Amino acid sequence: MAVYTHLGAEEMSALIARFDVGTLVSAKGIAEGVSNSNWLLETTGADGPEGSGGGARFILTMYEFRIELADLPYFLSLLDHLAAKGCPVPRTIHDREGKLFVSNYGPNGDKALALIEYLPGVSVSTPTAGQARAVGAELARLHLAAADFPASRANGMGVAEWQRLAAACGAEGLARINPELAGIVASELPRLAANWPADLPSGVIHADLFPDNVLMLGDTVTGLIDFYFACNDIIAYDLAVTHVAWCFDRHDAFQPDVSAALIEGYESVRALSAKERAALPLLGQGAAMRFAMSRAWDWLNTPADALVTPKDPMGPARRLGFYKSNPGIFA
Ligand SMILES: Nc1ncnc2c1ncn2[C@@H]1O[C@H](COP(=O)(O)OP(=O)(O)OP(=O)(O)O)[C@@H](O)[C@H]1O
Ligand SMILES: N[C@@H](CCO)C(=O)O
Repeated sequence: MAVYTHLGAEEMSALIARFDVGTLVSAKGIAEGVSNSNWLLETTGADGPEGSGGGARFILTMYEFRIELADLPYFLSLLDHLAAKGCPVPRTIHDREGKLFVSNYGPNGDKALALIEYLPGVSVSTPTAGQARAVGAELARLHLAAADFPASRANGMGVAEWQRLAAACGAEGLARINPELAGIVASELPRLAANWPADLPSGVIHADLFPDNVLMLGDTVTGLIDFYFACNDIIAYDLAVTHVAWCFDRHDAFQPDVSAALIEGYESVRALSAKERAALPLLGQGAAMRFAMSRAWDWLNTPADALVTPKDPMGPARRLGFYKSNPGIFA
């Protein structure tokens, strides 16, 4: 569940009046997601010459944890940049003063809120090859469309952060999750850190394109959402992240047809260089390590009575082993 803050009807209406989106018709809290409070809003629609005048839907997000407010302009203006270039991402609705988000909100003045466009579609749980092909193509379009995005943000979930999280969990903590995990981290993390590529093309990446961050209708991508890990880093690493997230089943069994389709779809829009392709097995291992480490930390630090169930770090840890043993899958 992810509505951490209660907003009463009057308060919500006053908030919505700051935007040219008409008046509030309904507001429903959204259960999915763990980082922020999200509401699905329906309004009567904007009344200006640009407005539809008809019903309109939006997502209202209150930023609760994990997000540095200083990063919000990067995330939200990236949405506008990509949407303007035709990528299926939600536009940010600016307030009447033209601001990207509402800051200093709430009784303590410490909250920020943004309104973004609602996009149709559902997240798939068992991706097919056709869906993976479409996602690969949209990811490549995103990389091309972001090439002239002027802002830059370092990857806060890069190699140094995997090392920090591993140290914070400790060998004993990792072994408590699974003795195999402690062994994998001890042997693989130093190797990945020592061999992490420094000479691959970099640009804006989504960095977390799991199926729950993609909205689809059939084989069509209708929305790429949750850009709150977006940053500037190795472009092919983004494909590796997406590969880890899409190309294995729930038992961590590799899905060769889905993998081939994801890469084919990507390359139908942006060809990988020989160097990028050769790096994919290592980038896949790194991507798997990134999610193993963030999940391990969450596993050890989520209170037992929390409303969210932490995700299992062993899934990505096993996928790391698969990439190491099967570099030929990307050949
Ligand atoms: N633009 C949008 N259009 C339609 N639905 C959306 C949109 N943005 C978010 N949602 C819905 O809200 C849910 C939560 O959004 P999101 O993943 O951004 O939240 P979060 O708290 O940041 O999640 P996470 O736990 O993945 O960090 C999504 O699963 C989706 O159902
Ligand atoms: N998508 C991530 C959560 C956000 O880092 C995971 O599946 O672990």
